[in-house]
Amino acid sequence: MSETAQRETHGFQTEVGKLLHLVTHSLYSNKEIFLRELVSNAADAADKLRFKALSDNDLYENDGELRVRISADKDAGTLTISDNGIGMTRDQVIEHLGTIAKSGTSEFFNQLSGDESKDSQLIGQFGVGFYSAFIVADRVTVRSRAAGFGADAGVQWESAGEGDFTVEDINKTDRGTDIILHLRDEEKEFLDDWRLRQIVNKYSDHISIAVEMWKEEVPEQDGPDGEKIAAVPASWDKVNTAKALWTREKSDISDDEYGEFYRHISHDFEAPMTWSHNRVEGTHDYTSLLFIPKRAPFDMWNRESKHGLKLYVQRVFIMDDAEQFMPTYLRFVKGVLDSNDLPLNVSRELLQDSKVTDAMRKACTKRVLQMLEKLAKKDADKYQEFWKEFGNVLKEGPAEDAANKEKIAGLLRFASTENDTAEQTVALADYIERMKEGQDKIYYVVADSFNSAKSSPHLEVFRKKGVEVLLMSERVDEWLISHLNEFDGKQLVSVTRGALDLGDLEDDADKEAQKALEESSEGLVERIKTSLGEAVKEVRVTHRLTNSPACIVVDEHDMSSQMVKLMKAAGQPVPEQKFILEVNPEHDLVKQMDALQAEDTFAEWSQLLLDQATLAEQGTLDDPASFVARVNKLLLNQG
Ligand SMILES: Nc1ncnc2c1ncn2[C@@H]1O[C@H](COP(=O)(O)OP(=O)(O)OP(=O)(O)O)[C@@H](O)[C@H]1O
Repeated sequence: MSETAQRETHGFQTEVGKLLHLVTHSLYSNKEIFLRELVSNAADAADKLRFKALSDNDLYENDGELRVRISADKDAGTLTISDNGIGMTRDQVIEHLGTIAKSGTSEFFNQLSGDESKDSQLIGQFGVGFYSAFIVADRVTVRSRAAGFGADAGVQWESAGEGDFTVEDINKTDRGTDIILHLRDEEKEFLDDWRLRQIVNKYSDHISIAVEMWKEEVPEQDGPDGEKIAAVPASWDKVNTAKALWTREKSDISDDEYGEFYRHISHDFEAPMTWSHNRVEGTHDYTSLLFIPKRAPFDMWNRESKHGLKLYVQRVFIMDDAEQFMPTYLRFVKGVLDSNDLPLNVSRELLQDSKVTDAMRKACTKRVLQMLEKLAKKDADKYQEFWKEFGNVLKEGPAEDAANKEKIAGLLRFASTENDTAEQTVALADYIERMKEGQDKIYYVVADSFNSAKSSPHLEVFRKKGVEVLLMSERVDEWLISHLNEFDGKQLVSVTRGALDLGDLEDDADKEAQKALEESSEGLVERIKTSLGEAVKEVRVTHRLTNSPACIVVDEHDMSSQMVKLMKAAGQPVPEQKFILEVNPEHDLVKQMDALQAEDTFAEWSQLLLDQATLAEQGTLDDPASFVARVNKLLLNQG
């Protein structure tokens, strides 16, 4: 086949075009990372070949020493990163170097603001990979030949990073991929041997294959005592440690090395928040290295997004995103698992029902929870940063992982009436420590927004007595709380549900007064009940209000109004909801109402009371126009 057969020009996918624009305009402050990204890809290509060769050893073509080589040509102004990994076919080149395969990519690009410094942060979370070549190059040539194909199956890809690229068939005898960067004039520093070695040491030391650079011959020399020191011939020289990082002793690995390794496996630009590295021997034999990122990935809430650990068996890479080892509520965890128990030919299906998988999943889950506990204990500020990014994911935990419910509950943070701010900083343990004498329950309210939780009339009696209430207003909170009934032996109780039981928080005098009020208000309650009829489940004298005239309460076993809203939003059928109306006979408005003679006016007032209470609780009414009309009518009557 001729050298330039089948030359075609293709346009980049729109998102690639946007990414390239950002890469060349925003990533200037840290140009050298392009080498890390390309070496990282080369190492991945070696991993993939090793995995495929497990079932087809011929793929090695008698060249099983996998490595990446970096060479600079000062005359041509080019830097070449060359690997003997899996390589790419023509179709793969077009697909992998012309499109972005990640789910949620177009949503991600829609989020970008146009502010280059902000966007460069986001782009770091997204990962630029191969396209980072264009930070320093104004033209990139890729020559590749996939393992298992003949030399004539080579392909050359070329682009100036502006809108399109060309592909053509070439002859390439050696397997793998060469990335040739035609450096911009101002980036010629990346041709310097010392500079390149420094970058490899900084970013790629942990890469498990050898990263080699050409070392010129060292001529024969005279030693200090006149003896001859033999010449060292020119050769490829290994510049990194080339040992899988997780197989090394913890004490020999620096934080920077862990950080770089994390960047390699996660494609994150930032350092991790914390990590845990463990070798386990005994019934099961494996090593895990688990990282908590600093920032949530752009696609954390995308259902199809990939997550999970990188799985190795006896140091051989098996698969990315092995989600079997992490529960969904810990989907933000990145890391590596290297098992000595699983067979090398393990597949996703085999992992699904394997006892070894189960045991490792349990242990890894525990490790992550311990790591978070430790972080919370040692560095509360850092834990708070973690909570801001991942708290809402962790809140899925109690529903998903009953076995670790208590541990997860200990890691949760809430807003509360203690400081009345929306910041979620209160741990259940803090709450318990502050509990009043005689208090044996943890009280909470769930509402649509922080403000409506904070101003809920149901809190009045708690505020009066100085009893703390947790304020919940995230979408996931109702789901969380329906799976979390107690913590540390203390029941979690909604302040908007059922009869209020303050237990020993009330003294005998309180109880007597309440009873007396209930008795003296029997007539009033009966009258309201009659006028509201079927609109309510029950009417009773409140226990919880001090400043408001009335509130609505959900019956003990009925669905909460938040849950009803969630289910309605999800298109699920929900039963008609009726509330209990609690009235405060000591409120002036209710007193005034009690004194009304005309039954029809009294009925209007009762309806108004119910509407008000519903509005305060739910933020909406079924028939707001009638409510407004009723208010106006009653206001005019007052006049
Ligand atoms: N040296 C290489 N050898 C073989 N395939 C490669 C090589 N470099 C890139 N690829 C292919 O191109 C794809 C895209 O690479 P790119 O670096 O853009 O993304 P990535 O590595 O998948 O993820 P990220 O963008 O997060 O770094 C890779 O997934 C891989 O299939």
